[in-house]
Amino acid sequence: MQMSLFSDPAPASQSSVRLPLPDADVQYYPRWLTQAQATALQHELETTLPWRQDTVHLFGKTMPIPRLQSWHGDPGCEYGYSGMRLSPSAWTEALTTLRERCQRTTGCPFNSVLANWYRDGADSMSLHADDEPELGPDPVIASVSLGEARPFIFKHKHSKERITQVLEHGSLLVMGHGTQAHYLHGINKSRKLLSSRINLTFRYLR
Ligand SMILES: O=C(O)CCC(=O)C(=O)O
Ligand SMILES: [Fe+2]
Repeated sequence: MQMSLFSDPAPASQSSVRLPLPDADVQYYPRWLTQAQATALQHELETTLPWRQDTVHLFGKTMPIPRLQSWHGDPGCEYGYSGMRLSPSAWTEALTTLRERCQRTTGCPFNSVLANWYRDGADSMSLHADDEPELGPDPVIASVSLGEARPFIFKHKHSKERITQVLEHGSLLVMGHGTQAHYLHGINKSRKLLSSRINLTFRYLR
């Protein structure tokens, strides 16, 4: 992995486009990693992270969430949802390298990352905003995508307008100021036969 991350002859591109989202600053870097770097990282993360099948409690039933997850961060960065508190696993070398690159691109610090593994088209994430109080009032979240390109949906909380951006292999999406306050976001299921996708959202927890 380190070979491909640091000695890939084809340079990655730091150019970005601003998505046409009223009330939010969202930047998309389509070739933030080279294809070789992204492929090597995807394999490395699939085979080395301590993936968990977490559950949610809905309507009195315990249900598996439709994807695998792994939570990493500095000591004390607890992750909570649905009444659960998860202590962070340690940073791996690959996650540390990516964290540094995200910090360089955005100019923002990150002390934790949620890894999601969408195994196929049946895996998904329902519309939500990352607006937990520990993220602060207006967080910047850096989202790295590896593997199968999936449509990422933004839905404006008031106008209900939807905008979709396909998140490609090796891309970075920076959800900046206004995004969590004004939009929900998520990944729909697909009936198509899709291969594996990994997404990493780097966050700063207070
Ligand atoms: O998989 C994605 O692109 C989004 C993940 C996400 O929204 C999250 O982890 O909060
Ligand atoms: Fe999210």
